Amino acid sequence: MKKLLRSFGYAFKGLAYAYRTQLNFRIHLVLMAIALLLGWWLHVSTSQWLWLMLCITAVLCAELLNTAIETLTDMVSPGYHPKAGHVKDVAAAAVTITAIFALAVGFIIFIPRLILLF
Ligand SMILES: Nc1ncnc2c1ncn2[C@@H]1O[C@H](COP(=O)(O)OP(=O)(O)OP(=O)(O)O)[C@@H](O)[C@H]1O
Repeated sequence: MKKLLRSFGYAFKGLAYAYRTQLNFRIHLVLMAIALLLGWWLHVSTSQWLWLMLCITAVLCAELLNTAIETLTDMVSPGYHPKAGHVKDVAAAAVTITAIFALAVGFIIFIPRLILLF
């Protein structure tokens, strides 16, 4: 039990590190809050909540993995190396693909409801 609590502590340390150092992570948290507020305001269905939760989890996890990969790359290759660049670019591409998916889901869920409202 103590070990489990300690693992949670490490995970929160990781979250705090990403929050402190990554502007993109903070931006994604703001967008997540907006999506949750819109979902609540527009009374989205249960299945739509599940899609929103999937998107939020995927984007935040991609951003956290990107931060881990960036940090490791900076440690392993502090100087310029083309492969270090590729590693960071590929990790950033993963975040971008996930964010585009989340944006598409957000449009599909929210736009028709917003159009009906205005
Ligand atoms: N060691 C390196 N060798 C070669 N190219 C690098 C190296 N470090 C970064 N790059 C290139 O510069 C880009 C930006 O790298 P950087 O480390 O600034 O990441 P970032 O996405 O701006 O993240 P952050 O600002 O959150 O640290 C990388 O995607 C990569 O193309």
